Amino acid sequence: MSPRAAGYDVVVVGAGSSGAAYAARAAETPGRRVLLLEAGPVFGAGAAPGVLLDGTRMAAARPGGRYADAHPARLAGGAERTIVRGRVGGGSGALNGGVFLRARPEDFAAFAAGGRDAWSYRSVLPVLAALEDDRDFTGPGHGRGGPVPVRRPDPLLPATEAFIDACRSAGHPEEPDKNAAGPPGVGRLPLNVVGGVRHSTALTHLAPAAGRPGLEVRGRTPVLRVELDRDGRAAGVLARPDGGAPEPVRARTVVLCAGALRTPQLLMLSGIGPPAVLRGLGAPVRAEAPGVGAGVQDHAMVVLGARGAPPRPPGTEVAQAALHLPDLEIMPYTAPFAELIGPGAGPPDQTGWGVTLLRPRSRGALVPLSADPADPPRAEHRHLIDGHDRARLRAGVLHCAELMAAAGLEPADPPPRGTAALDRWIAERASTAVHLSGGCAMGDVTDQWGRVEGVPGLRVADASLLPRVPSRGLNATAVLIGELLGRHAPEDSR
Ligand SMILES: Cc1cc2nc3c(=O)[nH]c(=O)nc-3n(C[C@H](O)[C@H](O)[C@H](O)COP(=O)(O)OP(=O)(O)OC[C@H]3O[C@@H](n4cnc5c(N)ncnc54)[C@H](O)[C@@H]3O)c2cc1C
Repeated sequence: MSPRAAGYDVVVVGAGSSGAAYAARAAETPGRRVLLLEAGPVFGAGAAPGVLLDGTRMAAARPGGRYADAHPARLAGGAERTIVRGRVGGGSGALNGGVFLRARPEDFAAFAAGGRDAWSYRSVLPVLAALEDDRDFTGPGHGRGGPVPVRRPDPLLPATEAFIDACRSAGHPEEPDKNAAGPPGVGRLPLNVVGGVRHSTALTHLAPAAGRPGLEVRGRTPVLRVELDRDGRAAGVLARPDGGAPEPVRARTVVLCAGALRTPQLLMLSGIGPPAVLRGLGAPVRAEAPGVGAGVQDHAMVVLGARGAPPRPPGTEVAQAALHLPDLEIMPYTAPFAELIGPGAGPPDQTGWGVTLLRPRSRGALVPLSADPADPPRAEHRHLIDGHDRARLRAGVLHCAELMAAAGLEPADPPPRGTAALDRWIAERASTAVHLSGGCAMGDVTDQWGRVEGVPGLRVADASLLPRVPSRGLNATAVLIGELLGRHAPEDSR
């Protein structure tokens, strides 16, 4: 980190969906020096391993994978599981399912509540259009020539056609462009997978920015904590390059983009958080922020297995179409999880249909387990603790079973009737769509630009600043966060 003695204007922590986009945008300002620090490796253009590029599978997402950060998680009914996040340039977006769905106008209305005008649908729409290169739709609200390629699958598998027909027969409307904010229904999924290649922000944002004079990118350099000066202002970070000795890096502004698990953890390890939690960790209390780690939200998901796994042609996407109701998503996967992720991820002879609760009321917490930055914090999802959430997921599971029958599929494990039995059945099978949001929410821990209240010079710019989980997959919103806040990166005195 050669110029560190002089310091940087901005140090960005985490090169995931948000952080890579943030750093690329922030470094466009002439004369600004931006340093991007990523815990995992960052591969240059053309050097990424196939397991990250292959958007027809999610093989890098298995716990224990070389590019995965595994976290203990408590899911519905208190079930203990391990969840993964990306630990590599591109972050979780480098190993995800490739679905690139925008959040809904209602989500942005919730983000913008309380005077956060930068987050209104009207304000973000030009940024959503500018970040995409939509190969199927043009016109108002869509973009051509932006960094993220977006396309819808074509042709569709016979199994996907059967799913769409079943939805139509059940009276669901068509939704040809799921990024157009029209009435929800059934239709093809927008994907950032083109020619079988997953286009994470490592490809879409970092590769084109390589060589830009204002941007320096360091992989394999986990940040251990934010350094605060005597007045409580962020002065830089302490990082550990390549497993060596910790090194301070000075910067006028620190931007945390380490994701909804690691960003709240970094704040707490830096002495910013709920005092009782900080004291429990043995961290000094530098700024009281009770909202750090609190109120996180995620999408609970139940997968219904169907017997049989018809072979799919090479190049087939992980998922091709989905049904959206206002608060539920039903999405058939194109192959067994054992094929998509790897052996042990599910029965090899069953294809799954995911039923996801999109507008949960339940909220959880992020719990750091030790003062060691290398120890992953635990995600207490507390899915389905709210009775309304249980009722809606029950309705979704039963409707999914009806659609499966209408599509001519034989359920491998049919859900029982009766509220109590079905609740039990769901709790035993519920997992997560891995869309954790919040933990440093705008309006609580930060303002609308991600500025951490009470700590000048410190910002958050990733999914942890969302006051609620969007009612769609999270990746497009995570990229938007980086794009939007990176365009307003600070010159900063605050
Ligand atoms: C298996 C899986 C499948 C998914 N599928 C989809 C999908 O199909 N569609 C969808 O919309 N969403 C999907 N998601 C969710 C979506 O990809 C994530 O929500 C999104 O990538 C989050 O972006 P982020 O920038 O907040 O965090 P991340 O992308 O996770 O980035 C955080 C980055 O910070 C780095 N980091 C962490 N700690 C430190 C530290 N101390 N120092 C330096 N660097 C650090 C990490 O290594 C990582 O690169 C999926 C997620 C997973 C895990």
